[in-house]
Amino acid sequence: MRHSPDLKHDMLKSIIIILDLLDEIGRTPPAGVELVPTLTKTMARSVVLSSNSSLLPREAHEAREETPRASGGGAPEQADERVGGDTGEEEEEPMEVEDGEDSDVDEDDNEMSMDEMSGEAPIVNTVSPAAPSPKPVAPKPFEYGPGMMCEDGNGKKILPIGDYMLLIARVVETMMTQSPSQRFTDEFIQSGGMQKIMKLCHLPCITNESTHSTYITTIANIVKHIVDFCHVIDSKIFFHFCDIFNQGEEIGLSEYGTQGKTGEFPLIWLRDTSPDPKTYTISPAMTARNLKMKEFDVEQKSKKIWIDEQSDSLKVEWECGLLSSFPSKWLQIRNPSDQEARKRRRKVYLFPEDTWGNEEIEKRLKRFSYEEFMNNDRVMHDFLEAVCIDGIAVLKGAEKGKKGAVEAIGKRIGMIKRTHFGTVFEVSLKADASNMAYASNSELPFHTDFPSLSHPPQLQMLHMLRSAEEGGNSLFVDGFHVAEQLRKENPKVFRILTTHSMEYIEEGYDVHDIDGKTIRFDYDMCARHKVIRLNDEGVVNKIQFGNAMRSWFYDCEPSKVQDVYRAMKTFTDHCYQPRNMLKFRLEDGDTVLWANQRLLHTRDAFKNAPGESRTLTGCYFDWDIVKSRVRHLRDKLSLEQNQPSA
Ligand SMILES: C[N+](C)(C)CCCC(=O)O
Ligand SMILES: O=C(O)CCC(=O)C(=O)O
Repeated sequence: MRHSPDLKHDMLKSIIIILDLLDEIGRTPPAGVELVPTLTKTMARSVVLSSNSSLLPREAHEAREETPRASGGGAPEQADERVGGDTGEEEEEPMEVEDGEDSDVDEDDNEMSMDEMSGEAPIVNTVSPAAPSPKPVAPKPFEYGPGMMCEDGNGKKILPIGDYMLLIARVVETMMTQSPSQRFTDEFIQSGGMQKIMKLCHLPCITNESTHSTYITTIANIVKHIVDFCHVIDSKIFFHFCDIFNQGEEIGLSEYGTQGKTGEFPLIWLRDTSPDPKTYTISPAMTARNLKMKEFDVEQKSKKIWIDEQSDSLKVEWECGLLSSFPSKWLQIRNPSDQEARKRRRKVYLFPEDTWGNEEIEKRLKRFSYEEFMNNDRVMHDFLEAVCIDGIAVLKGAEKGKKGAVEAIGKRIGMIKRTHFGTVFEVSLKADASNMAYASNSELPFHTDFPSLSHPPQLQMLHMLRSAEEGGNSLFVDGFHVAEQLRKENPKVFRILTTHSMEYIEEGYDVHDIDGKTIRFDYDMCARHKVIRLNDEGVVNKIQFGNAMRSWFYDCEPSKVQDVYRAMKTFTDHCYQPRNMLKFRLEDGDTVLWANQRLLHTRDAFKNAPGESRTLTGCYFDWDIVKSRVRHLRDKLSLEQNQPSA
């Protein structure tokens, strides 16, 4: 057989006929015949594969000829690759195979030698040790349909359909795994063999406890093999498979696709996420779960699970009577055990994937037209996405000197974050300055804004209304990049900056407009932050530092203070290294938006033209607002990165 592809091809044709036949008989049993899921229920004992490859009850065969039994055989390394050996489930009436130790799949009980299949050693045994010995059954000539019957001890006509199913599945499994062949696998798929095998599970006479577990394990091995050998697999097959597994506690492990992905759908998760109106309210203004955890039965089970071929969806009927329908596409996108799907899902948070130094950002700093940003959703998306990923992007060419650009951009993004400096602030030389940026035309130190706040603004935007005659360039550095450099190049400094909290104080007042009225707002801000903050996984996720507001207080032993200063100094030196810094000039009408808890920024000294005053306007944003706009645009524009909300 191994070297006889045509024989395999012919055998496949017979298998397909038999599968169809089983389905037909299973749906319309011959009159007077009881279909039983397994011989263990009926005391009929086993099934043989006769030398002409036809199916007969074992008793009939035994009565005709004495046939020696064959041992399982097979290549152990293939058995090792099998799935589903331990289902973790107790079976009340195990359907035993070969010598019947237990029903779990292991290398002995699940394999049939090629000899067995070719008919030389034809017995596949399905004997229950608990079953009393059957009376011999008189030999019957082979015929399809009723000829596949046998009689139980009381002369009742039964058709052990569960055993036939198992036998044929095992034949397929063995043919596939014992001498793997691309042709056989492809032909099997193309002839709908997989669907046919799975469809049998849905026969009304087939019960979960009696037949499924062993049958499923066999199917699992077939599917696993297909994954290795087939280039394309129909999603319907995959979900058929899930469906079967789902008869237990959860939709179990299956494999599909060529990348060997797994699909594991916990049953309770299916109940919880069921896209039906009882579970969810999905209206234009709201997507929200109706289920309340207080009342939610997290131990509930399904009553029935099946595949609806027409709608290509998995249907689940729950104990409470609710019917859930999961289109296969729905399942594919959300597949909790698909690493790719999980990776794709993590992108929804729009976290930066890498950091930049001067060389990288000079190449990739994204600049967009202000007009296009205002009028083209795709441009707005790309601009905001760049801010999420690179931490900075620029809008060029708003009307020079025209006030209101910050407000207009803010409105388009959604919502400006108001601070104790008002909604929109102006950076220019001011008497009684409330901030160093307003106090002189000198260079400022690299800083993040407002470390004095326990929740400093996450993004900052500046728009150039009137640039300086000389200087006043904008400088940025990726604090995440500097942090990573220090982690590598100066671990001691990295440790101090990630463990010691700096305190910041901001005491004073600012005067700003609220609804056309000039308001003086007095404040006394105080907060503390580590210069470099790591998340639970040790990934740098915030930078906060500003020398102007740094306080006098060091919450550590005095002997440690010197090292803290050294660490701040080293950090600052790195910020100013040419390999790290980005420098550009905002022309009148240009706007820059950046991540204030990632990038440090500053300006260099400037000289005003006579009678002019360098002036910028600016505001702050929260990530939530910016990222929500990005996701909203992905949905609105049907961009490929769009992800469903429920
Ligand atoms: C930009 N501005 C002046 C409104 C605030 C600066 C915040 C800071 O110096 O930390
Ligand atoms: O004047 C500038 O260009 C920047 C001002 C600044 O750094 C700030 O306001 O935080």
